[in-house]
Amino acid sequence: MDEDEVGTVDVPEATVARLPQYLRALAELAEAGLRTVSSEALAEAVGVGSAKLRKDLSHLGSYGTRGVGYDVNGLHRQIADRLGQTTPWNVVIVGIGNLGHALAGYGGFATRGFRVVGLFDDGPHVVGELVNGLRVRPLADLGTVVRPGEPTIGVLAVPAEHAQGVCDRLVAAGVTSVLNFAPTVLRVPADVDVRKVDLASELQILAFHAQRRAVRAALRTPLPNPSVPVSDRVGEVV
Ligand SMILES: NC(=O)c1ccc[n+]([C@@H]2O[C@H](COP(=O)([O-])OP(=O)(O)OC[C@H]3O[C@@H](n4cnc5c(N)ncnc54)[C@H](O)[C@@H]3O)[C@@H](O)[C@H]2O)c1
Repeated sequence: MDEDEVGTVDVPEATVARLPQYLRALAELAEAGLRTVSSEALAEAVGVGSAKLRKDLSHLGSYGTRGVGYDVNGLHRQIADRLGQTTPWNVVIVGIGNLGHALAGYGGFATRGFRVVGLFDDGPHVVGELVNGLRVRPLADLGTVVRPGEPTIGVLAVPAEHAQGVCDRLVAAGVTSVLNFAPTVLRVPADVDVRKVDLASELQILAFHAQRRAVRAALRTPLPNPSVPVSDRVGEVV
């Protein structure tokens, strides 16, 4: 197994993608007063198979106790730690248009350990506006909020044609993690992480699955009886 920079065993990307779901489920179990949980119950709460859950947690060095399960608070702490959520992360949002306004007003970041510390836009109609307690600043002020060495996540909510330029300025200011909502591929240095949120692609994937389900259902439908005239076949698609 690979060792990452902090000397801990590397965790597969697919497992990392499920960790936030485990974290949320554990938080709910803790709130409900549960102290231990079986792998089956936790797997069911998240909607994955229990073998996959056990394998995922083994990557964190967590194997639970036979007959008892996992310690809810302990596992929550461990996952939060691996996700870097034990200390709050700073977040700046660039592009305070339709999407940027919605993101800036979203209360869920704070409860997951993310602190929105700056809102930026270059539109004169937006700069100076107060959104959820923060004044929108021009991009030129980026350096007053983002400091090299202080982990900050940059959220890009600008039109696609401006995304690369804004991304370059975020990176130059010291941002090493970018969440990109613009439908474009960004070029970044090797030490910068980019995650893309492409809502249209997600809809296309859903449409693909819905279409496949419809085709399968049609194939399962018995063929019409050819001896009955078409006009008499009530409700049949012809
Ligand atoms: N609105 C949505 O539901 C939605 C959903 C998915 C993805 N997106 C994507 O998110 C991005 C933003 O969408 P939107 O609907 O909020 O657009 P918008 O036009 O409402 O807002 C874009 C904002 O970016 C600012 N901006 C433009 N260039 C800039 C620059 N160089 N520096 C700083 N600010 C700049 C503009 O002044 C504006 O306020 C787009 O790339 C869009 O494709 C939007």
